[in-house]
Amino acid sequence: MSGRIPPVLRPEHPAARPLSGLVEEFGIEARGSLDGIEITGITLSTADLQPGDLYVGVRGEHRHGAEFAGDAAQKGAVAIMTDEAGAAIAGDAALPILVVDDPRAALGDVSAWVYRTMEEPPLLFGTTGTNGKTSTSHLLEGILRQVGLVTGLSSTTERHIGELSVVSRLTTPEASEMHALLARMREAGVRAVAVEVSAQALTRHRVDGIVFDVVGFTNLSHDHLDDYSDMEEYFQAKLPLFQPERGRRGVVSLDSPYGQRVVDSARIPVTTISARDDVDAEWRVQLTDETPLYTGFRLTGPGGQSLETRVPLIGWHMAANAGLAIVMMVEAGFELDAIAHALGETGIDAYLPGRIERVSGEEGPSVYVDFGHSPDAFENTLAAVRRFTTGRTIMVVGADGDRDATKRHEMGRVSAEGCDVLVITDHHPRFEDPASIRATLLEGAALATNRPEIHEVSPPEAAIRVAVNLAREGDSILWAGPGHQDYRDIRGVRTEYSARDEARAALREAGWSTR
Ligand SMILES: CC(=O)N[C@H]1[C@@H](OP(=O)(O)OP(=O)(O)OC[C@H]2O[C@@H](n3ccc(=O)[nH]c3=O)[C@H](O)[C@@H]2O)O[C@H](CO)[C@@H](O)[C@@H]1O[C@H](C)C(=O)N[C@@H](C)C(=O)N[C@H](CCC(=O)O)C(=O)O
Ligand SMILES: Nc1ncnc2c1ncn2[C@@H]1O[C@H](COP(=O)(O)OP(=O)(O)OP(=O)(O)O)[C@@H](O)[C@H]1O
Repeated sequence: MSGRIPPVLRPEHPAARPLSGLVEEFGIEARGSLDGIEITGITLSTADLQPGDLYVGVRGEHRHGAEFAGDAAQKGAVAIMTDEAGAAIAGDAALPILVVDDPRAALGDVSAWVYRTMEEPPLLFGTTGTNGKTSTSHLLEGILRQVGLVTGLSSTTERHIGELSVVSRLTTPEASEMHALLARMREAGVRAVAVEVSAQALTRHRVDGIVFDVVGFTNLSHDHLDDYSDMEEYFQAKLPLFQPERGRRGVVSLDSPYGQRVVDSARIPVTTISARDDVDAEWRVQLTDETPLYTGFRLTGPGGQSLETRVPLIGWHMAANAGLAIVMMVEAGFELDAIAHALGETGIDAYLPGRIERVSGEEGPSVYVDFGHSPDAFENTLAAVRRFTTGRTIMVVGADGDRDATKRHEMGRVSAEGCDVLVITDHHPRFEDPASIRATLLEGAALATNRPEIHEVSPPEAAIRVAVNLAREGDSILWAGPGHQDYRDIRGVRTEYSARDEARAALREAGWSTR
């Protein structure tokens, strides 16, 4: 799916529901006749609209969705739901209009009604936090499969419905897309779903209409300060997930100091977990074995119950994520012994695209591609890579344009602090000047106490080749940022590009591999 906008997954056999029933259920003001009108779907984007849809016109950052009501009508929408301002704009579309105060806030509950998603739902798990949401969600899905369930997944990288997999657009889809996905999962017999919940999703009502059986919190650190004015506002955005409207039970990692604050403000029963020795939590994760291929750990719970297993990734943080996933299952009612039995000798079976993913072969330097784009993520992944590196640790890194610029200095500093050779390059410049993003990373690198050899190389295709050419047997290269992505956003254009493919090509060209 290179560079293209991935599709929205919807139910293949949607049931029609009378629009008058919707209006009655939610006490919505309707303008125009609803006689005989039935809806089979709902969307807030004309790009995804299907005939029979209710088109929801929300006020966006750039446009009011109601401006596209005519387009929606042409594509087969049967009615519009919007606010008062939108109703004035959409009047010409000659469709009935449902008027609500805040269409985005209504979208989740209305979508749940349209697709009947909360009638006999699957087991629902929601994970939030700055780092580790994708990893925990994929690990959770893997373990749920291992205990024998048909699973679903919604993560930054992919949406899964049993064996079907499509690339994701947003980390957490808009509520109408989320409920359509759940409806499609029901058709496929999915019994348990792992959902990654971003702060933006909570702020923008994307998981409204869903009550998760178990919600999990990984950690909180500097990120997204373009969307939130400060860390406190970012932290507050995460809290609604731990209230009865969104979750029944919670598992909170105390690995970052924000964890205790989540516990203090939760209004649902929560249990705690930590992989840190200096933190007192109900569940503990202790590393037992670290190899370049997996991390072994022991999970011990209240009353001394315990499980020993392994996660096929490197770094203490991946054991922490796996422990969180297992305790979320325990909170959902699975027996720890049954989970241990299903994991067997070989441990957790899960593939995480572009998360500390090793793309090199047996010969030459180890090359890892990772999605980390925050100082905390860099610190942990660099430490994990260094642990298995006998030679030099080489870091290739760029920063997102048009996203939280306040973290760039710290990204540069942490990178320089943890490596021997630093190659500063470009990531998604978007509408920013890539040279000035690199300059800020370089300024940050100069603040480190460590003094690595530094190269500035643009574009990233050249940067990875410089890194590979500098590397010798025993060295490791960590390419942080691009992860699973298959494009770069350059001035609003998605240019086809895969860091994993580029890294493999660079290794081939240098004679280190034939893959
Ligand atoms: C800042 C933000 O969240 N923007 C979201 C928002 O866009 P917007 O407000 O700019 O929309 P707009 O262009 O003004 O249009 C208004 C409305 O008209 C509709 N429209 C517009 C044009 C048209 O031809 N037809 C049409 O129907 C749009 O779908 C929208 O509903 O509504 C759009 C439609 O749903 C989203 O795609 C878009 O997400 C953008 C792509 C985005 O990048 N969001 C990021 C910040 C985000 O949500 N990230 C989080 C976290 C990631 C992480 O953890 O790292 C995530 O969950 O992905
Ligand atoms: N528990 C953790 N603590 C700190 N860093 C972590 C943790 N788990 C993963 N990371 C690192 O954070 C980065 C992102 O991991 P992951 O994609 O799982 O997180 P995420 O929360 O989904 O982030 P995003 O929303 O940006 O996709 C990677 O570099 C990964 O190695």
